[in-house]
Amino acid sequence: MEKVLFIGLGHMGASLVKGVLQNNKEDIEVYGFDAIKEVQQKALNEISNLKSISEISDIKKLQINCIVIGVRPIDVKELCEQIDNLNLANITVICMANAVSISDLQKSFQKSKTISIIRMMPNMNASIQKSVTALATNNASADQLEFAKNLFKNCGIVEIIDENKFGTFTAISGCSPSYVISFYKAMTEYATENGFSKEQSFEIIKQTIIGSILNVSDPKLDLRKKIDQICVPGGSTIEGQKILDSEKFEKIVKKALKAADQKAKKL
Ligand SMILES: NC(=O)C1=CN([C@@H]2O[C@H](COP(=O)(O)OP(=O)(O)OC[C@H]3O[C@@H](n4cnc5c(N)ncnc54)[C@H](OP(=O)(O)O)[C@@H]3O)[C@@H](O)[C@H]2O)C=CC1
Ligand SMILES: O=C(O)[C@@H]1CCC=N1
Repeated sequence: MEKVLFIGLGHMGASLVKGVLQNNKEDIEVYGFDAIKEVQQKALNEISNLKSISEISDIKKLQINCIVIGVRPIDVKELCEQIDNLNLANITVICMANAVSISDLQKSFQKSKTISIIRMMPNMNASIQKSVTALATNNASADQLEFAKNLFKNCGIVEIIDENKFGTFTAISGCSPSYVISFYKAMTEYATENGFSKEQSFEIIKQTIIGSILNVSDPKLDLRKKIDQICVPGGSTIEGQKILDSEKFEKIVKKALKAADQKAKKL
């Protein structure tokens, strides 16, 4: 029986635990631990079958095989050093903290030499099992990576990528739900400002966005041609598209992604 411990049950940690336990086909035991006892208790109340530990040293007593770190980047080093002091062997450590590299993590594990490290970047859509999660490693075995992949497939899709792509991946997947929601917010606000109820505007715009993306999901498509097909000459769409183009909408989006990408390389 594999025993997985999630440390940090905040927004991201708790969302992943929910996904894992709702779909658990792997026959694993899932434990949770958070420094804030109210946060830990909230997760235990809300997620059935989640077990808890009361202190880090329980990792050794319970023979946890896999630790998933979901604390903020600034707290990772101290936490890893605390875990390292337990002198663990043959354990997988998966860390989702932004901009914390595999080599940063390895430096914190000086005593527990047989620790396999997997870097991970999920996104907030894990809360509805729609995360796009990246994993990278340079010392985990194929079996350990497969275990991690199957674990997080319970929360959405999983891509194995090279660690040097983590900055860009973080921007286009970890951070981008925020940018997509900004777009959705502007659209729904426009609808409600012009007489639609919130319920109706959310439904209309949700379905329009989902439909538009599904309609152009073939990578062979030329997206500008698709845009031009909707912009009927002399029609309405072109008037809005002219504003997006002259205000350099695509350039602004890329600028935002670049800023996030650079920050994900070094916080
Ligand atoms: N939010 C997002 O969309 C995404 C976040 N991430 C990454 O996930 C991680 C968590 O983010 P998020 O869930 O948003 O953050 P939260 O602040 O919501 O959750 C982090 C939790 O971990 C607790 N914690 C801190 N140190 C320890 C410790 N030593 N032992 C146990 N618990 C501890 C925190 O308590 P306290 O408040 O006391 O510090 C807090 O409750 C971050 O590293 C972030 O980079 C990755 C992808 C997406
Ligand atoms: O903003 C952050 O740093 C984290 C990583 C991706 C999403 N949230």
